Amino acid sequence: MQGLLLVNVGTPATTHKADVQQFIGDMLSDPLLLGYSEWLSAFLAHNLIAPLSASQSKEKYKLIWRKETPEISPILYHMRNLANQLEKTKNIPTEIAMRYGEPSIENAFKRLEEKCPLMHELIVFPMFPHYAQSTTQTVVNEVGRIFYRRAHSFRLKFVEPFYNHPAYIQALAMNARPYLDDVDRLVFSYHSLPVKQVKVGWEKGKDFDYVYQLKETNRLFCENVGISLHDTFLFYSSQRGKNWLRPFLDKDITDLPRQGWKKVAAITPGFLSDNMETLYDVDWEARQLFMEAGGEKFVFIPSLNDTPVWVEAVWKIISDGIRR
Ligand SMILES: C=CC1=C(C)c2cc3[nH]c(cc4nc(cc5[nH]c(cc1n2)c(C)c5CCC(=O)O)C(CCC(=O)O)=C4C)c(C)c3C=C
Ligand SMILES: [Fe+2]
Repeated sequence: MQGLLLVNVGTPATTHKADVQQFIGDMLSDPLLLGYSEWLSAFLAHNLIAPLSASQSKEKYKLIWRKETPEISPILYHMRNLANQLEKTKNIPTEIAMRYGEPSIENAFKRLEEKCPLMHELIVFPMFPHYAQSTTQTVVNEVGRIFYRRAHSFRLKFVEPFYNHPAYIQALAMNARPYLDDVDRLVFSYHSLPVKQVKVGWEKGKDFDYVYQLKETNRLFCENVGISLHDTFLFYSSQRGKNWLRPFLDKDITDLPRQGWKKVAAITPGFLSDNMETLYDVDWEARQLFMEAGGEKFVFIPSLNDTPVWVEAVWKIISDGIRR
């Protein structure tokens, strides 16, 4: 029997400063993120960056946290729902895990083994359509590291980045269509990355080339919904330095109203579950900047989350990518 593990980046346990600081510290200790050596990353992350940035991040998390009882991080909420839908409709034992923090990969293995003692194969689905060393690569490495720490009676299969898979493109298009009426332009927003990291991927080839892959997604999406690429803009969010991919969403979006584009819809195809980077950076901050700069309408297109079309698409991507 097969099992399924959906893996994402992570999120703080609560919006309290200590939890946010712990999460940022754990995340930035990963040498694949900022590119420093292991000890320097951990030292800088826990002693400098996390303590300095936790207060500001905490306020952003408070704005986007879901108000259910108990209150919950949006990314966790949407991933749990997606896993439940997949388990129910596809009859496959499914768990979620985060690269940093909880639910951990190790505990997800344990839960799957308990749920399904006869599991012979675990399909690992990194929830990133586009390859990056700070997402896909670190998830694959960490799942492997945890797997080889003890004996298991199942094997692992990884789903590759699926930036051009027809089911992903179709799901994006179906999800976005209702939001595209009465806007002048479509804004694609993706997570920025250090240019140095992007260049390494580009040198390895298309399978590792973040910018090539996201531009392919944009092209195929436009083809599917019947709009011209020339009627779209590409921005990068969440940059943490000068030498990161640009134009920057939190700066350059203010140019659009001045150029005459006053009604836009914003889509974030790199994020499959809504989270701080979509709900704050795009739906909150970019909206505010755009409107203050003279914009008239800013339509935020939610992530695919646990929509039925995405549940079906995940299954199709898995079925096409994994020999059964
Ligand atoms: C496409 C997805 C993502 C890429 C690429 C990515 C790169 C990247 N991120 C950081 C630093 C931080 N990321 C944080 C949170 C966070 N990042 C992603 C996705 C990508 N990151 C997600 C889904 C989340 C979780 C958000 C949530 O809702 O909890 C954080 C913590 C939050 C904050 O303070 O901003 C940090 C820090 C780097 C350095 C990087 C590439 C080098
Ligand atoms: Fe991130």
